[in-house]
Amino acid sequence: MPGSVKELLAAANAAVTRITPEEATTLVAEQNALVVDVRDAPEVQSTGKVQGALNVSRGMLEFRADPASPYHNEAFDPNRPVILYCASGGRSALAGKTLIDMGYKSVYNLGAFKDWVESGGGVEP
Ligand SMILES: O=S(=O)([O-])[S-]
Repeated sequence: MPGSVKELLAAANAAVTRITPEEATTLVAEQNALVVDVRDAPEVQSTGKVQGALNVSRGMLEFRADPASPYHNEAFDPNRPVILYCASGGRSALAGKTLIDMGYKSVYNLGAFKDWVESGGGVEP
């Protein structure tokens, strides 16, 4: 059983498929994938977020993602593909593993927000 953050990340990265900005764009266009920014609000405020992304800090993810939770966000559906990203790809990997453990069928890690920006992806406040 993993214990250190290194082991947790290795398990998460093995479970959650890593995708490129181009692949993310295709998943949104063709499969209506939900893009989730799991950074904390102050980070999002200082950089903006991926166009169309929902900001759900990692601390609230389970509550927003579980349809049985009073805090559920209706954008989350276990059958809808979900693409996660954060500052460097660590939190999004761990968050992705959590969604898989919660029964989400298609979960992807876009990795670092800056990679999206450098690829020319759209950004909004
Ligand atoms: O969690 S992180 O990769 O953004 S530091």
